[in-house]
Amino acid sequence: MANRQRKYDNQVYCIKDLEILGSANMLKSYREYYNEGAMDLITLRENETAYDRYRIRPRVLRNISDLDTATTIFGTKVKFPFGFSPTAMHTLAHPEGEVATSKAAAVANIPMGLSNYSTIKLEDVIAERRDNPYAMQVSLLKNKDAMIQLIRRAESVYFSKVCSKQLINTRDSGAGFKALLLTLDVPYLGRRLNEFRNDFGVPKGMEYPNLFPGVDVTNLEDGQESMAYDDCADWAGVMEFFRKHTKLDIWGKGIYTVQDAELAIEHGMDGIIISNHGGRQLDSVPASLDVLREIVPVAKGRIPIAIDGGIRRGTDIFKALALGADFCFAGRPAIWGLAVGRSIQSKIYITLTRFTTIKYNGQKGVELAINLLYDEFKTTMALAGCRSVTEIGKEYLSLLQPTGVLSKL
Ligand SMILES: Cc1cc2nc3c(=O)[nH]c(=O)nc-3n(C[C@H](O)[C@H](O)[C@H](O)COP(=O)(O)O)c2cc1C
Ligand SMILES: CCCCC(=O)C(=O)O
Repeated sequence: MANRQRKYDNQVYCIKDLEILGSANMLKSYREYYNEGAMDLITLRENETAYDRYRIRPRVLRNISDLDTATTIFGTKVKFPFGFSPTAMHTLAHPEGEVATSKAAAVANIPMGLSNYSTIKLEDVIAERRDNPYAMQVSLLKNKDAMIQLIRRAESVYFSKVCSKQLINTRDSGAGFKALLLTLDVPYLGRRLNEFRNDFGVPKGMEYPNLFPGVDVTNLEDGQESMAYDDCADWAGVMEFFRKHTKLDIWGKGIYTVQDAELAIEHGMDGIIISNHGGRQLDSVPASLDVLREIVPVAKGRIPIAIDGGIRRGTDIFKALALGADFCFAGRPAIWGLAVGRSIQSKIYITLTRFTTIKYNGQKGVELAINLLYDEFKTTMALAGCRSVTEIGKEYLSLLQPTGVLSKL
C-alpha cells in the first residue's frame, strides 16, 4: 500500500527521539555546545514552543492522490521545503562530519548550508552532491582576505566529475554552491554559558580548512585578531563588498525585524533567513516564528523568505509555510543524526552470501533525520488536504488563545 507509513530502526521515530539518542552519544561539552545556546536559553526554548500555539485546520475529501511536496530554493527543485542550516564543526558529532551530512542531503535532494567553520574542506563536502543545491555560509570578519579566498574556492569548484569515464561539467545541471549565506547577527559571539562552564574547546590540531587553512584554531575563542568578527560592518559596505567579489546569490541570515527585512530588500539581497541563530546569540529575542508573522505582511513576494530555529516536526514546517515562509531550515537535527549514526550498523554485501558490518554510519543517521521530517510533512499535507506546497496558507491554521479559544489568522 503506497500510503503505508515507513518504519524506522534504532527506536527513533521522531526528531525528539533522535535528539535523546544522539545526545547520549556525545561528550558532555560537545553535547552542550550543540544543544544549548546563549544565557538562560529563553529564545532557544521559545523557538520550539512558538509552534505549539498554532493548530492545523484540515480539510477533508480533497483527493490528495497526486500530492506533491516539491518546491524550489536557490533556483533548484528540491524534494520538500526543508534543508540544513549551516552549523559549525560536524566532526565533533561524527568522524565523517560534513561529508556524511552532504551525502545524506544529496540522496534526499535537499539543500545544505555549509558553515565556514566546517572542519572538512568545502571541496570534499561538495564532491558528494547530486542535483541538490548548496549554500556557503560566510561570517563577516575583519580579515577580508580570508573571506575572499573562501568565496573564490566556493565559486571555483567547477563541479566536474567523472561519469561514464567522461569528464563532464555538472555546473550547468545546477549542482554545487548556488548562494552565499551572510551571517548578519555575529558582530560578537553570544554569551554561551555552557562553553564557559565546560571550558569548551576544539580538539588540539583541529582546523577550519575553508576559512583559515593551516591554522590551529584551538584558541579561537581567545580572539586572535586575524579571526575576529567585523564589528564595523554596515548594510552598504557589506553589499558592496559581496557584490564585488561574488556572482552567487546573496542571502542574509539572521534577520530579526521588519526594518532589517526592508533593508535587505532595499539593498538587493536575493533572499533572507529569519533566524536568531538557534537561540545562540542574543538571548530573549523573540522566537523566529513570531518574527515571521511580522515580516510576511511587508516582505512576502518581494524577496524569498526562509526561516530557521526550533523546527523539529513536519507539522512545524507546515505551520511556517502556512504563516508565509517560502522555505524552512534546521541546524541541530543534522547534528543529532550524525551522533545517532555512531550507533547505526550498516550491512554491506561483499558477495551475495557474505556481508560485513560497518559502524559509525553518519550518513544513515542524517538520512534518518531527513526521512522523519519528510514523512511527517507529507502526512501533514495529506491529512490537512493540501495537494501542493503552494496550497498551504493561513486558512489552514488557527491561533490557540490562552483561554482555549481558537482564532482565525
Ligand atoms: C552547533 C551550532 C553551530 C552553528 N554554527 C553556525 C555557523 O557556523 N554559522 C552560522 O551562520 N550559524 C550557525 N549556527 C546557527 C544555525 O545556522 C541555525 O541558525 C540554527 O541552528 C537554527 O536553529 P535550530 O538548531 O533550532 O534548527 C549554528 C547552530 C548550532 C546549533
Ligand atoms: C566558532 C564557531 C562559531 C559558530 C557558530 O556560529 C555557533 O556556534 O553558533
